[in-house]
Amino acid sequence: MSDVVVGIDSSTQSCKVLVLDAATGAELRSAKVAHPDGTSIDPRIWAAALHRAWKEADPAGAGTVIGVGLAAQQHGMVALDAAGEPVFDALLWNDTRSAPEAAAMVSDHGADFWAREVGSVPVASFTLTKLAWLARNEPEAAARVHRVVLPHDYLNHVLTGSWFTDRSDTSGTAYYHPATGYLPELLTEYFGRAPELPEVIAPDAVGGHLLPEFGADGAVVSAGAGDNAAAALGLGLQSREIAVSIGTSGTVFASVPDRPTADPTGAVAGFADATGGYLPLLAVINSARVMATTAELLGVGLAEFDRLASSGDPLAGGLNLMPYFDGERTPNLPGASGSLTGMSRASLTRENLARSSVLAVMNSLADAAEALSEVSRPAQRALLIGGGARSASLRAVAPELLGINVDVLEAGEYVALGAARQAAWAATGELPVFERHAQARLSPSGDGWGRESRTLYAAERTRLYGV
Ligand SMILES: Nc1ncnc2c1ncn2[C@@H]1O[C@H](COP(=O)(O)OP(=O)(O)O)[C@@H](O)[C@H]1O
Ligand SMILES: O=C(CO)[C@@H](O)[C@H](O)COP(=O)(O)O
Repeated sequence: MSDVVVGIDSSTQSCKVLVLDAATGAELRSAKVAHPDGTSIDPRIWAAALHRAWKEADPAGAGTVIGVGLAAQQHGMVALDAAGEPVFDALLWNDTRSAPEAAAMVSDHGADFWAREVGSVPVASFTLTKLAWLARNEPEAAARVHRVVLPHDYLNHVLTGSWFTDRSDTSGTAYYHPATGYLPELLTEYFGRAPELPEVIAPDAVGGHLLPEFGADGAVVSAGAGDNAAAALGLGLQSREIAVSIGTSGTVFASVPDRPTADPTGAVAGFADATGGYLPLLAVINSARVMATTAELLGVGLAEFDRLASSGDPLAGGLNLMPYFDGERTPNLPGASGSLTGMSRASLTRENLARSSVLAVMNSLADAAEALSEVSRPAQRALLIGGGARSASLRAVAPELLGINVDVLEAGEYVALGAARQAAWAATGELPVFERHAQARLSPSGDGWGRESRTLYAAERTRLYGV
């Protein structure tokens, strides 16, 4: 039996388990179990989904499991009592109820302070704002909090029985600076005290060993990571490249080996990566699900939606969709909703509506990519990943709206792949090279409609939302 590594991605919508050959990265088995919808959840549901997905993938049936790595959605507040039970639902990255607490933090200290001391300016996504919300709105639950962890830490505890974390995920809490460590004084200021926090271990360290109930005794469990940092590792993201991920969230990020970023505008979060470097990142709340919602409205599946979006006018006949359906984080509009403009009897067709939805998703990410280029070296190539990158129409518009070359990678679970790569690193002491294959390399056509779409979108964003 050959050695295998397991990579896990516990994302907003599902838990995915990948079993890979430890030496080559070849995929041997996989399983996926859905999470319920919503912006808050009992974290024990993630644990149950992990157990089920693990059982379905049956890693030990594929070989000798030498390592397990787990990445998860970032920022979620998992607040536990002294017995390790949740005192309240985990509030997720896309839960905007703590927007007033985030605004108060910025007004208390100024955006410059947060950019300098934390690397990121708080928005409602960040864990500290959720803890502040809990302290103010659920004081009884807050009083019972003994330990605060992130989704990936919680699940690593399910795998090993130990508490530990990594830089990449902790850098999304707003009580940690990726270069200098925890800032317990911010917890004291906004939560009233600093609960127990997990130790931050090195990117190649062993966090613990798999518990016997997983049937692969002795396998090491690596530090794990936030999902975006794990994706960067899975992609082997190089300098002058950006990743553009179209999943539940949309993210745009770069891997920077040696320099933390500090963006006082608050657009670019100065996260850590999963190799010891940095991961400047922008995230939007509304991404692949904008297309799914539009497809549902049109009464079609994603394949037919894609056909509709590819078959009409490139500029959707002037129909413009702003995608801020669930409130937005970039730009920081937590109370916003979407809007559709440019409707006429001629423009309001099924094709144009599908197309406007695809343009909205990619324009919001193009806005993010432009902001990223202000703080890190301009990219020459974008790598498209995430479930939404399976859409052919979205792939086709990407180079036109991003204005740079785009690699469409073979469809794959890059977060889980990165987690598996980290597991191999922890188990063997060597970070293996898992080759990445581009399915297509696309370049901007230069025929002008992409720039027109960018201009229309920006004009509507400013006119309707003032940003
Ligand atoms: N062909 C497609 N066209 C558009 N969206 C798609 C397509 N295939 C999958 N998706 C979307 O991808 C999303 C899931 O992406 P994924 O990267 O797995 O999410 P997560 O961020 O939760 O890991 C779903 O919202 C789904 O609707
Ligand atoms: O909030 C962020 C990044 O800052 C999101 O990217 C979350 O990490 C959620 O990830 P997905 O479930 O969409 O993969």
